[in-house]
Amino acid sequence: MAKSIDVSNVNIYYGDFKAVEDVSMTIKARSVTAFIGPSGCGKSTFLRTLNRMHEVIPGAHVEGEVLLGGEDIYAANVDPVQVRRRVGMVFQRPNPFPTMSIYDNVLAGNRLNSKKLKKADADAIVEKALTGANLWNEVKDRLGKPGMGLSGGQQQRLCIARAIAVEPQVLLMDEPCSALDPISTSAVEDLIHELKSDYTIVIVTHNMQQAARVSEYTGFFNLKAAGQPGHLVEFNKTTKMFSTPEQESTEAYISGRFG
Ligand SMILES: Nc1ncnc2c1ncn2[C@@H]1O[C@H](COP(=O)(O)OP(=O)(O)OP(=O)(O)O)[C@@H](O)[C@H]1O
Repeated sequence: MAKSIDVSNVNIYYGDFKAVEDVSMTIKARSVTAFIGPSGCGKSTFLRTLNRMHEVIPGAHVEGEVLLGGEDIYAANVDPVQVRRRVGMVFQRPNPFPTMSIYDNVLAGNRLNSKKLKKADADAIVEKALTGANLWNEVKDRLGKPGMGLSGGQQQRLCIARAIAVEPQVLLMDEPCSALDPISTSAVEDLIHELKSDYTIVIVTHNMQQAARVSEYTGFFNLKAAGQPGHLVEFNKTTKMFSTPEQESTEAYISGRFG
């Protein structure tokens, strides 16, 4: 079941370096939220705090509160591995497991969660996830073939199938189309559009047209100056952000005057 995320006063550090300062926002369930902003302003860093991936980096830590469906994911009794199961992630470069078949790639997460999966159940999960990722028709006759044998765009949809096979509550996507050609990009954008009826989707993108096409809400991050932490300048409905933004720097960025 898709869940909302409430972020309050989050600061994010790499060791002593504060990379992101004082971010608060509410990410609605069953919607697509895009993060935009110039390079280095902390979009990816912030995204990775939403499923506790940030703290995997030695010395990295997070202050503030992140609630997933009202529950504090940073509470002392919460297992980060469980959080990452509930909040899936798709990366910039498609990263199917190189030695695994298409079928096994889709099931990789499920197999980590429960060792014994009946063949019929496994088949059903694979078909559902690949159908959900708009890939089933292209691969149904070669499920036993290596995932790496697919095109880049197909590999990215395979990674999305792998992420949704475990039925996460939120799907984070870090520039999921930046390594893809325009046709594959369009396929992934169509998919994002379809997935939002079941999932809460958060996407980092450098492509403002993409943010405008796929998202309902947009957060604009910026840096006050080089070496300063990134911060959230404006969070608004995407239609408003791209027509009448509240902040001057949002308008400047969106109209291509900087960044
Ligand atoms: N592993 C790391 N160790 C130390 N500093 C890091 C690390 N990763 C990122 N940073 C720093 O944190 C800040 C934010 O980086 P981040 O990658 O989140 O920005 P971004 O907005 O996603 O950039 P881009 O659009 O270029 O991907 C930058 O100053 C960056 O140098």
